[in-house]
Amino acid sequence: MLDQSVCHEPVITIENVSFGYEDRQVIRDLNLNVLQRDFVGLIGTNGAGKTTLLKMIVGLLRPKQGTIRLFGTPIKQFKDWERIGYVPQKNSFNPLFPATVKEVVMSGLYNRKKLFRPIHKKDQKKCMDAMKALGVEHLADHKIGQLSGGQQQRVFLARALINNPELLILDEPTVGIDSETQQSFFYMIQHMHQHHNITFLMVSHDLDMMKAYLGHEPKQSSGKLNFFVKHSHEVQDCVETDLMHSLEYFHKQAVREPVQIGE
Ligand SMILES: Nc1ncnc2c1ncn2[C@@H]1O[C@H](COP(=O)(O)OP(=O)(O)OP(=O)(O)O)[C@@H](O)[C@H]1O
Repeated sequence: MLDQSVCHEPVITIENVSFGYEDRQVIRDLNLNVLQRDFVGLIGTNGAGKTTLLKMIVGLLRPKQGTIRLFGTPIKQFKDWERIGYVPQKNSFNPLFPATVKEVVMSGLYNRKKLFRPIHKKDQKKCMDAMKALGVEHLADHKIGQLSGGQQQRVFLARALINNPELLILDEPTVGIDSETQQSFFYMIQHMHQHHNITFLMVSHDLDMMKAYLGHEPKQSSGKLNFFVKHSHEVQDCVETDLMHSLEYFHKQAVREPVQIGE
């Protein structure tokens, strides 16, 4: 018998957090509690502070006030960054940007400390698995700047997934890609949420897709930030940690037929 409480551990805890750039207040007194296996969709107008909030959660910005805890640990002491995958807002790459797809995906393995560690065989395998799962292995030696927007997004998702993270943070992952690819990307994310022990925090301007999965009413609002939440609770799946299952599933489906929501 599985203990259901294992599915409800706190993943992100935000208490009375405020942030501003110089004299401009962007986030005011925010409280938020994200539990294991929640899917949090963050929706808000341009300039509402969505990216700012994600950057604070991944430690790139420090709150002016309040505290953030990750997996129960205050962010200042938090060191297990492998537990978190982050896909930042899309940057348009210069076609001459020198890194290859393989190098970009591999860089997801190195946290802030292990930047210069040697590359082991098992790292190469993880990289190949992540590329295969996202269907970009044939592009391994291509320059990232020479790929299409949709291909680049797959590469960045592969990079974020390489460590098999427990928390996946996505900042507008489907911006700039065609609507068909956007749809299959959403379905893949949903399938991962439903069948794996992964918590999601995702910013998107695609209200239709977000609301179709997360419902029409935000669970919580703060200023111009609206948090839509769905908890996935298939207890029998909570022990599943192998991402390849979902990703291979997506890959097959994407090639053959569109996946239905809720599948
Ligand atoms: N480095 C910065 N310096 C000064 N102001 C900034 C900086 N980054 C963002 N801002 C401002 O802070 C506000 C919030 O920006 P943020 O990028 O978090 O918004 P957002 O909700 O993600 O917007 P969008 O939907 O357009 O991506 C905006 O008014 C923006 O101009």
